[in-house]
Amino acid sequence: MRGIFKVGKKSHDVLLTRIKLTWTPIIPESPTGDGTVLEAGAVLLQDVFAVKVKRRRAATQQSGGAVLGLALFHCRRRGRRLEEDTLHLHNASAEHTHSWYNTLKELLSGFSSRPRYVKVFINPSSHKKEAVHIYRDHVAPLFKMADIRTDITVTDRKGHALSVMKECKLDEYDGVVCVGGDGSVAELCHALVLRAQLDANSPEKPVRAVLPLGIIPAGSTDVVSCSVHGVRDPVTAALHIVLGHLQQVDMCSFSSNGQLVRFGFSAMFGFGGRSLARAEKKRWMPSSRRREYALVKTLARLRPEDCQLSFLPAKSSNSSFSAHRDQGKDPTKKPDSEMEESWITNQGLYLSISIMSIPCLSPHAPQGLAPNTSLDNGSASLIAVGNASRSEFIKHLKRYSSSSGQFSFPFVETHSVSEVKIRPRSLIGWSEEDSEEEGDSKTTPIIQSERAAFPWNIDGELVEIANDVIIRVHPRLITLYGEEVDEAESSITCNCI
Ligand SMILES: Nc1ncnc2c1ncn2[C@@H]1O[C@H](COP(=O)(O)OP(=O)(O)OP(=O)(O)O)[C@@H](O)[C@H]1O
Repeated sequence: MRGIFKVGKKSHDVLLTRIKLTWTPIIPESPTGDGTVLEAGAVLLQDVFAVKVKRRRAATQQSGGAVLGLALFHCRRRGRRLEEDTLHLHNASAEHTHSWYNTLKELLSGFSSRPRYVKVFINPSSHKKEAVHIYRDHVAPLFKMADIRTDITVTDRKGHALSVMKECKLDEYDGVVCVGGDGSVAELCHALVLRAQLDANSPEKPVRAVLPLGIIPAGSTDVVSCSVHGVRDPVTAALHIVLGHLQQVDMCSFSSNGQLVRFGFSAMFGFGGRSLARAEKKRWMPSSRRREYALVKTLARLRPEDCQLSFLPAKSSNSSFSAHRDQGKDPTKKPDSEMEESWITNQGLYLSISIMSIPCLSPHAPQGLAPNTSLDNGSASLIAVGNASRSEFIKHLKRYSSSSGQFSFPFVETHSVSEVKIRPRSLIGWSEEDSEEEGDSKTTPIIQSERAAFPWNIDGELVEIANDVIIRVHPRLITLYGEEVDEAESSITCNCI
């Protein structure tokens, strides 16, 4: 389409194609020949999320009014941030404006990945208890503008989102949105995959989640949100949802004793698990103080875990290149080449063992806790930190917040893996050590056993497990609204070490 609109105060020749809308100033011939230079501009339709007819209305008037032209709501990139912007196209002809409006509406409806109806879960207790305000002030107006209908559940307890997700009619929705911290995100990711497995009646094999999940960050760290947005910003997150930016993401299943514990993105055993267990005991403290207290106390009582660590290396061909090739394949099927790999087993003392299927970016670790993996490369990063002095271990931790070199220590090994098995060999678990220290442990391991229970940090949630834990990577098991980013915006530094 081609037509004339005023952009700003000047008349422009406006051209609309299926890809973009461009405007070029119409410069009248001047008798003196001194033409002012006016800038042309363009906006890609993939960045436009709403179009409205502008009308002149009195303050009390609800409808009608003289047509003024069109307003195009679109997103603008500023680094990793997405910001809302508006292009005003003025033309007082109602016929002209409506024909452009209808064409633009039709073109925008062609973006099939954009959701029309979403199920929203808000955790009002996340971090500073601001999730409801964040949703109401930053997200709801954008959803309304983009004509996205919502069905909102404000969760009232842990497990509430999971129970709703098990029962609700999913086929009504185009996506699910989580407003909360990493714990809420983990619960919903687990719920989406579990629901797919239940619907497919596949008790053994994980099944790819049917609906994409959008994450509006409202927690204290927001690792998953940072990993798919590069920033902790509700507007950026909402615009990724509104514009239908979809990113497939690898997940892990964590099992013990033949039972599925949960699906998730990351697990930490040793330092990460013990530190979280200590923090959970001080829930009454503000979250940042609680975390710092737990970190310092766990460092003060640093002790290695005696365990057997086995892993199946991922084939190097199992990279993002092959990931693109086998999109749509069964996520439970291992690539043929992987069959050739064999298990590697080590026994010894480890200060920390982490397995992460996503880079786990955060403002504290802008390049991620696992910079060697990507969102959809079909493998996870195994980071095993052997026994070392406290000062050497602190040096290793501190390098996460700076830039690199966190793995350049003789006691740190990293591997790209598709499966990991950890068998603790110590007889002293968390409860014993904890009760010696705090005198108040009444915690019960979720998987019962005669053996001692050990704290695991699975996606920021404390899980106590007494037996071996098996972690399997499932390529592209879930789809999140967002995109692959190589580095997160860094705004905070940890000041406790
Ligand atoms: N109304 C509620 N009251 C208490 N817990 C809730 C409620 N709703 C959800 N939860 C649970 O709270 C847990 C933690 O949630 P979330 O991660 O959103 O907050 P957070 O722990 O404060 O954030 P962060 O992990 O970033 O510090 C989740 O497991 C979630 O299921």
